Amino acid sequence: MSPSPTPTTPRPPLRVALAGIGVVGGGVVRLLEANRELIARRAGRPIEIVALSARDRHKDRGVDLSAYRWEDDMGALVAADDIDVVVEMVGGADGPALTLARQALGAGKALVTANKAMIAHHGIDLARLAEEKDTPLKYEAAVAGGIPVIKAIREGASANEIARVYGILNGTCNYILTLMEREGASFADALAAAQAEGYAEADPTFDVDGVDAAHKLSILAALCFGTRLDIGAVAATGIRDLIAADIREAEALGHRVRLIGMAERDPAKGGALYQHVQPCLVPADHPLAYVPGALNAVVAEGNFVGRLFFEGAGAGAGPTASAIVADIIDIARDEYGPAFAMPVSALDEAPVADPGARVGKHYVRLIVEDRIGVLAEIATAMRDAGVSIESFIQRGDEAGGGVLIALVTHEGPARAIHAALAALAASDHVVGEPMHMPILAL
Ligand SMILES: NC(=O)c1ccc[n+]([C@@H]2O[C@H](COP(=O)([O-])OP(=O)(O)OC[C@H]3O[C@@H](n4cnc5c(N)ncnc54)[C@H](O)[C@@H]3O)[C@@H](O)[C@H]2O)c1
Ligand SMILES: N[C@@H](CCO)C(=O)O
Ligand code: NA
Repeated sequence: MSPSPTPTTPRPPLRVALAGIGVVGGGVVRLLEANRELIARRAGRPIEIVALSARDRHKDRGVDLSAYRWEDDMGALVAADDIDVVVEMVGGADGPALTLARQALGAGKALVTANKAMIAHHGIDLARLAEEKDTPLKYEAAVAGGIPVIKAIREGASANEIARVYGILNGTCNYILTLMEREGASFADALAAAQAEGYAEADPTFDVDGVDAAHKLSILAALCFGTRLDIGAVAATGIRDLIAADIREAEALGHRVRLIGMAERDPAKGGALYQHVQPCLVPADHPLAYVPGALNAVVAEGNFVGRLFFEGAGAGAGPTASAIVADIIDIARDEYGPAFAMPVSALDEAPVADPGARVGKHYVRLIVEDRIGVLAEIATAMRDAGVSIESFIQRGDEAGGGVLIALVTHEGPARAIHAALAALAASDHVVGEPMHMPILAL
């Protein structure tokens, strides 16, 4: 007969303070209220919001906050001894968010954050501080919003060597691309719609220029490869220069345009780490081509598990709150470890791979004047740079008064395409900036 269970004293509530009550903060309040009982059972103790802080106490957030203590000064959350966990949802790599994070960890409080910019720039210092104070630093919401990809890689796939991680890491861009693709929406209208849904960053240029995806990619790379975060080593190009015709041409070639962040480590080059965010042509039969709207998706390739594919909402109040509260529940259960899956001292310093050396096929689009010799000029620039053309199409009268040339190259290093396009950009017969995108072949 099994021994009768020893009665245990119920654990005290976990006391949480929320800093920044915007789209995400409002979602966290609603989630903790709506699922209170279930969360307490799963966490093994109640999770209580003890205090809130944001810039404007009286702003209408569509949620009643009158029952909670309000602090105008975020620093008061750190000073209070009735708070165990500080949840940072303010945003910004530096400034008040970073001050709060440092103070909270320094005071031995647990820190949960949705702030990928801050983690990408200061994650190592914050992780070191968390280790020194033996307190949790959790950031599930910072990468791919509601998808539990940090947990999956830190825990579920932790036995694997990961060769490559890539995916759709910005909901705003994916939303814009999907709207342009399906409804022929203009870039500006699609961005305004994404902002209205609460997907975009406070400064949406971070979304459309690939900076937000670069933040997330650098965090994933550190986790997947056991390397020190190196945001400065991520090359990023956004989607601002895409025109509707690129989306149509991609479709005609059997592809869809997606903003893809990719990181891979090359053992043949001393473990050099390639990190790149750029719009790519994704074959229509690749799972990433089916990811619509503000959804995100991450592919991680492990040497024993094989290809893992995660998909879900990458932005928005509910999904982001889901990730934050999952982190809080882990803290309530005392289930946490080093922020980057190993102590900071065990992380490698990876050499930076040259993004120009990456070999692949490319899509190239030019708008040119319709006159004798222009095609010869393109062919010459390609030949001189060592780029071999696989296929070629010309379409008359594109917006901008020129003729559209779309071509697909044979495999070659990205730097050869850059050289050919730099030469063509200088031509008087080429209108505007030439555009190129790698064609994903994974
Ligand atoms: N919106 C999303 O879908 C989403 C998804 C994942 C992660 N995030 C991240 O979550 C964080 C918050 O995003 P959000 O969309 O909720 O932003 P938001 O602009 O809606 O909310 C920010 C909140 O912080 C407060 N705040 C800003 N500056 C402050 C200051 N100096 N002092 C005090 N309070 C200040 C604001 O008053 C507001 O309450 C950001 O780091 C963002 O990158 C957002
Ligand atoms: N602005 C971000 C929010 C989620 O991190 C996005 O659009 O993906
Ligand atoms: Na996540």
